[in-house]
Amino acid sequence: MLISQYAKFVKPAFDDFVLPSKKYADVIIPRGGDNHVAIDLIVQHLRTKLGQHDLCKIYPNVYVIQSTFQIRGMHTLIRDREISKHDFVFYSDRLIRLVVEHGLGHLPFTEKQIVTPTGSLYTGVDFCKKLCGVSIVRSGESMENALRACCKGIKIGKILIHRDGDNGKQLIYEKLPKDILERHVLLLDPVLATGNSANQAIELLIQKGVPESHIIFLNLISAPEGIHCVSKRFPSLKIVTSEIDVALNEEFRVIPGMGEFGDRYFGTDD
Ligand SMILES: O=P(O)(O)OC[C@H]1O[C@H](OP(=O)(O)OP(=O)(O)O)[C@H](O)[C@@H]1O
Repeated sequence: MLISQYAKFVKPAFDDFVLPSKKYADVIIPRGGDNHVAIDLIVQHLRTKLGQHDLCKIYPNVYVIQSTFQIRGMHTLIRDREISKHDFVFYSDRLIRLVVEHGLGHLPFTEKQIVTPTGSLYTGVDFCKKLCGVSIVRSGESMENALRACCKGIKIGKILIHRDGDNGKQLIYEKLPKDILERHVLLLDPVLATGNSANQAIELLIQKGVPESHIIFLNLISAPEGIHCVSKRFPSLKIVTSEIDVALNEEFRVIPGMGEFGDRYFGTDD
């Protein structure tokens, strides 16, 4: 049976994945079984088939920085398991800086006029002043320097979410600017896998009064599953990433991915 014939049974999965990308409508689903099996099969298949452009069409608040050979080259290096720690940190930092700059481009601005040394009027813009960073400990801390380098004196809060056995991820610690609800928040974590950590962190920010549309989540590598999970729950939040990978494996690790970012960046994988 064709996936398109299953439309009426698998409405949610169909709306999310199939309608915007009709090219997958000829995926063959085995006959029989219950609808849940069919849904799982479709979603599983499409998650591995959807390209980043398809995902950006489905979720208009997802932005992938424009790829260049420099960016591909940096990804090739940081994903290589043979790279030295020094090079991993160096090229991660370069990529992080690009993602941070791109993310800042999504902040609101006000128009501003100045006079140039030639005495001419120049109409430009003024940066958004009310912002802060929030890093998800520990990998997110690797992105703080780039944010500080771009935004002088920026306040940076922290959230620690830890996996507790099989009980899922628990919020362990948070320290956020007191007036965070008045600020635009740049949420920092280089890896978006299942989306559980990000969702917990975003939920906390919203509880603190930050409007969903004032949050920009910056990361280096996203799995489609994570994009789906976060964007579906928080549709007006923006995600800025440098590449969307193929899928998660059975251990919920991003594939092809770059391994344990925190361990590689902070040198705790020896
Ligand atoms: O989307 P999720 O499935 O929640 O996974 C993503 C989380 O996993 C990684 O951190 P990790 O738990 O490895 O901790 P670390 O930052 O200390 O390395 C990453 O930095 C995210 O925080």
